[in-house]
Amino acid sequence: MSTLGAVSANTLKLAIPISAGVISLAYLCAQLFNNNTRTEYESEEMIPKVSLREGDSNHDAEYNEDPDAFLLLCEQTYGPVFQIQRLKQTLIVVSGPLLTREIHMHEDFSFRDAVEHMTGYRAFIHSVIKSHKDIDTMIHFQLLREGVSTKLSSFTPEIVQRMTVTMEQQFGSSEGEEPKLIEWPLVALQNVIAGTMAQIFMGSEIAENSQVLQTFINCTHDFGKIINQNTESRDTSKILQTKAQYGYFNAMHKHRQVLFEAAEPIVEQRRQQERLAAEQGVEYARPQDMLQRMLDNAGEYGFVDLEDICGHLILLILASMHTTLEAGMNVLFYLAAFPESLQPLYEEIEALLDAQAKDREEQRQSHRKKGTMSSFESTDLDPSLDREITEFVVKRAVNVDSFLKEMFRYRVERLASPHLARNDVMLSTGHVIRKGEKVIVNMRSVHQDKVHGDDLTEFRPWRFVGKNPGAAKASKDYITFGLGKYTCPGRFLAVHDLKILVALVVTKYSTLVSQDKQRQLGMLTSPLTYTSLTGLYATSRNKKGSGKVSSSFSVTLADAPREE
Ligand code: HEM
Repeated sequence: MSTLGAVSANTLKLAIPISAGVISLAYLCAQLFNNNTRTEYESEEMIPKVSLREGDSNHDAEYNEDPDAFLLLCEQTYGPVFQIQRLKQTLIVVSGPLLTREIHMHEDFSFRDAVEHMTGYRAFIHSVIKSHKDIDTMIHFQLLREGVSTKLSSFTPEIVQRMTVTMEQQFGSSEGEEPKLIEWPLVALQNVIAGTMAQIFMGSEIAENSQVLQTFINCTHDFGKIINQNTESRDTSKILQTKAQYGYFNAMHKHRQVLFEAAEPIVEQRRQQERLAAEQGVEYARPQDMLQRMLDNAGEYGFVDLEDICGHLILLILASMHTTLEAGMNVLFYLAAFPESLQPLYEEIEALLDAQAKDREEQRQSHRKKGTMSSFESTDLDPSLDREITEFVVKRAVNVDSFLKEMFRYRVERLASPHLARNDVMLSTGHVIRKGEKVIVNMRSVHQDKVHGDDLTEFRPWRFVGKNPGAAKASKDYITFGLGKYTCPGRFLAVHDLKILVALVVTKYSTLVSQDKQRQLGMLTSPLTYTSLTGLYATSRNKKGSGKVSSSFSVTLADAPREE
């Protein structure tokens, strides 16, 4: 013990001057580098530090009391770029659509690095996958673009069917005039969204598997438990603890195993069917889910094996479940908080269903006339499908699109989309963001920019009707899904699913009322925090009158919002 102590002391004696030397050399270098940097930016504007309120040691309390008022005051006092202390961090806030675009388009600003800095999530991600561990990988963008976004319309029938069934199972219907209390809307909606995502990611057989559905729900929850404990305020010791957990007690390994065990026999079955089809010389009806695409193109995509594929599916689940669920909860509670928006949405969907039924009947008539078809049962033109929600309806539902876009505009967190600087960057305003500093977007200044019209602090559901682009399109003044190269690759699917959800909800229920109106406000911004405490009363529509509403709503193709 004493020997060890002596060695340590001696080593320390030597170490002190050496390390002091290293430190001072490093310091000198840093000074030189900084001096160089400063001369490089002769016209540099200093970033103003927002002064602290008397008695406060950071800006947390002042911001939390009224984020809009705080940010507006900062903008007015300091201009578009200013520095605050929040969540134990120094944040450089940038305001306005132009600077927001600059941050998102500049390759030296990284959202992923910022999330890593807050949570240490990379260790987790790397522990469930075997391929694509490079930090700038774009594999999920490629997968979603090629496997989902460009094929969305082909998924619509399956999504509608699955959502309809799970909504009836989970939300149910009210009897007579009395509304039904949906006690746990979050749990109900979790099941609806999980079923839909499982269908798209892994196909209909696997989407029936209750263990898989639990994994879709729970892996997000398990991940959230780890991530949330860090995002409230950055805490290095918690991050290190989390990193250790990723390695040794990673709940995600169990979830990946559930997917693997469910997928293995189905993959084998599909291979057999494909072989059989080839032997018989018939075309194999290839499933169109993500799993199949990943297997078919495993070489091109660079996946190692089925376990690796399941790991990447876990990452897609994490990116899609939480976000879509949160937006879905918003949908339900915005319909409850702004009840006057429900009827116009219903009328729009009914008018579109009428137009669709008419169009289909005309096609049937044409076939009858030409003698090309006489019976339509079990065909694409089966009359029983005339009033199904289809791509025809989803694409033309401009009120639904506007409702969703306004919801996304209105609900945003006021400070979002953090980006870490990988190098020094001078902004167009002359402010320099140094390597390692974190910028964050003042969403108030973006989503309440005058480009969006009047009453910017109000929820106006028809604000975007007749205005392109649609709810899934990112722009410098609408950054719900980010912007630039890394814009959310799942946004088309998310908006598509949410449109179907709105269409199904408004045709199923005539009213939605929050059980606890006091908590309703919280549900509009942060539903997952408030949800477990707030039920929802739902009144089913009288189906006898279905399809006949006194609507002056007219359908025009020109109204359909463009996404790309
Ligand atoms: C309402 C729902 C959603 C919202 C609000 C949302 C929002 C976002 C945002 C803000 C980003 C970061 C963009 C940036 O870096 O600038 C992102 C990234 C991403 N999103 Fe979404 N998203 C949603 C749904 C989905 C869905 C359904 C999927 C998958 C099917 C998905 C997959 C991803 C992926 C893979 C990334 C990239 C993460 C990375 O950098 O590796 N998202 N999303």
